[in-house]
Amino acid sequence: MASAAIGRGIRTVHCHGYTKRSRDHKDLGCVTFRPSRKCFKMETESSVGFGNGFETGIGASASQTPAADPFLSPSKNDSTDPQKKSKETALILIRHGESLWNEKNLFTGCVDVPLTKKGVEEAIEAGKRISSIPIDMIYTSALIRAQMTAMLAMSQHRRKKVPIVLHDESEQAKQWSRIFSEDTMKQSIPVITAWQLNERMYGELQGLNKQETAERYGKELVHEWRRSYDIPPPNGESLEMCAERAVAYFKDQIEPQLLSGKNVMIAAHGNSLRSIIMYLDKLTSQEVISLELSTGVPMLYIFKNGKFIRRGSPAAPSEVGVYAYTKTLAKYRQRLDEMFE
Ligand SMILES: O=C(O)[C@@H](CO)OP(=O)(O)O
Repeated sequence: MASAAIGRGIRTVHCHGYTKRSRDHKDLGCVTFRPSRKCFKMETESSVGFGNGFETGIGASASQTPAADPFLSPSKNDSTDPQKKSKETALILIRHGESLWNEKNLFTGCVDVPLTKKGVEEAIEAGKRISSIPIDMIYTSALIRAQMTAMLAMSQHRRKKVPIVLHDESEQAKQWSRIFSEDTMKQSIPVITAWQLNERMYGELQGLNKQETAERYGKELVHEWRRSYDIPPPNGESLEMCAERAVAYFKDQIEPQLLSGKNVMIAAHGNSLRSIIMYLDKLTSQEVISLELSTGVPMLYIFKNGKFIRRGSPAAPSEVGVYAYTKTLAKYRQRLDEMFE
């Protein structure tokens, strides 16, 4: 699972599901769905969000905002009282499992490559680790390796809700993917795909072998292309450029969901997630260059009082410790135990 050490004198150090590299060998440590006949006429006039029946809540009135999983509500009465809405929400970040180009050691960037068998297994393993954490919405990049990872991980979730990819690429795509049962909607999780969460565009390095490129252009320069903050690879994006779109998307689209009480999972990529973690953990541009993410290891954050608190990776044997951090998570797991065991 450990990321490959890149460059001379650099080693990787796992740190709560992600790895910090150090040159000096020191550890751096809803639904507004209306089941009326009109609905079958593809009613859209009041829809806010995706128009597929799922509503994201962004820009919607309180009544349009879908409730988070009622499993989290202490009682039925409480769940209808917005004042008593859970004040903390979970944010899971997961880098996709190993891809066929990770295996071949090729620069991948925005090339859309699927997972290897090992990557599939990593995604399933990741799913086991987060199987008792509430998830109300899923965001993935537009790339298949992140989408496969999200779906495989969700196949392990104990709540057994069905992740459903929203299609908003055209009005027809929206309408043709509508769901006409409120009950079915309640047992579904919207999956939103966003190009803004894609891997950093690697320009003219895409498809080149990482080792051969280092031999050809020199390790120093290739390391600069790969891990400096603001130096882009030829005709590609620097981490800074990647952060501009990924963090903007996180702030505009995902943070409001967390604020409104939804538990969110993001399946994305090494560099789009590094930039989001830079924002969450308030890392400097110096600190982020030594941050490495392993494939298929989920990281948990708790969003509370407008702050993101990193809770590491919910992996055994420390799993108990992760759940012990918040009563809400412990309660959710207990309800799953009661319901499904
Ligand atoms: O090739 C890529 O797209 C990325 C992630 O695998 O490479 P790097 O390790 O340089 O971030």
